[in-house]
Amino acid sequence: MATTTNQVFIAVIGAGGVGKCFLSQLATLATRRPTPKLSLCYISSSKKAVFNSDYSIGIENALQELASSSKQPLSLPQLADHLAAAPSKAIIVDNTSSQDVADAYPLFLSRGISIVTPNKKAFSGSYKLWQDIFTAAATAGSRVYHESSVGAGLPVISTLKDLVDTGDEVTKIEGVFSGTMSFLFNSFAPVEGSGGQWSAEVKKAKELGYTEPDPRDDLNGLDVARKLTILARLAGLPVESPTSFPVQSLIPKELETVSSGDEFLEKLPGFDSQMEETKSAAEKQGKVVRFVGSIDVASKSVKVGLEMFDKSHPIAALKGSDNIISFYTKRYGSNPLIIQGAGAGGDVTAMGVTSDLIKVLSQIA
Ligand SMILES: NC(=O)C1=CN([C@@H]2O[C@H](COP(=O)(O)OP(=O)(O)OC[C@H]3O[C@@H](n4cnc5c(N)ncnc54)[C@H](OP(=O)(O)O)[C@@H]3O)[C@@H](O)[C@H]2O)C=CC1
Ligand SMILES: N[C@@H](CC=O)C(=O)O
Ligand code: NA
Repeated sequence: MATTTNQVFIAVIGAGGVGKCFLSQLATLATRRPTPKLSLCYISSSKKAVFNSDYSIGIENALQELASSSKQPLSLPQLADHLAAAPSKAIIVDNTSSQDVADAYPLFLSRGISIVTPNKKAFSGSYKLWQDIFTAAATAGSRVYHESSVGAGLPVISTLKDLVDTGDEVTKIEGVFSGTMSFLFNSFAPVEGSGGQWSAEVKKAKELGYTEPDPRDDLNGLDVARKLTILARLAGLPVESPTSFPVQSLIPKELETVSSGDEFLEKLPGFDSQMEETKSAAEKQGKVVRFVGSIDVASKSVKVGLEMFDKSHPIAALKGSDNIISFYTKRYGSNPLIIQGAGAGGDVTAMGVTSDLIKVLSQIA
């Protein structure tokens, strides 16, 4: 195969809502920026994969090829070997929510393969995995970026890193960190009007591509807890895991043991009255309820759950899947640096992944 030194090989793991949007943005990037030449060399879902000895797959037809492929995905060590043997540098784009893929990041990075991803699992798993990832990258000179793991494409992680790297002291981070929860409460308990039925809004959030593959991972608060774990670690708190602080779950007790996400969604309408009670309790005080999180750096406390807000509060007035994230720092004083905008959805999430890819390209190519 003819290669140029100015060529980078891209392996895409996961071609769901975010993965499909990423491929479309990759096609645009490859056209707009001919150098380095971007070659898609691997694409997989959980059951199928496309790869060949030429390390070359047409980006435009990749999804059709994947759908009709009879090849199984490579195991993660095999994928590391395949990419380490590529004629030039390789980058993995992990568009899954898989813990197994996340656990293999130290292996990939130690083989010189860079990673960009919206997957939260690697950065919010054990603190040891976090350390192993950044040690492997520093040792091998590979890069790892994960902007879309918090606030989708919103510049949350890059902003926090910039604050810390320039010597500011972050004292508190608070806000709405879930596109799904934002959408649910904005439509179920709006500031004006009566709002929809809780379970129907949950189904809509899934159809809109806002939820995790299993929406229970949003409703149990763990998705927000993962994001706060990532931000707390970046702000200097070595949080052990997303279950090492208080997290409120919105899963009805009676549904905690159902076996699948589909069965959960089927049964959820039977428990709408529970969320109606929460909504009425806030209404009686002239307020609305919202799902929020906060990190207090000085007291080392992190928490996730429901809170009531006056209808005039910026958190109450959010629209759609918007996140709002306030950084309180020594430099910014009592007026926080605030980031607001869509916090879920395929295109906006893929934007964060593609812009991370551009950063990695500028550093390795
Ligand atoms: N959707 C959003 O708004 C946002 C999503 N994210 C994150 O982006 C990631 C992707 O989300 P989304 O696209 O919505 O999820 P989807 O469920 O739509 O897609 C997930 C994809 O990953 C594939 N997959 C799962 N496990 C593996 C595996 N072990 N190997 C290969 N492929 C695998 C699935 O394959 P199959 O189809 O065969 O099951 C599917 O193609 C998640 O980590 C999510 O947390 C982050 C910010 C916002
Ligand atoms: N399910 C998540 C997706 C983005 O991280 C959310 O709703 O925020
Ligand atoms: Na982000």
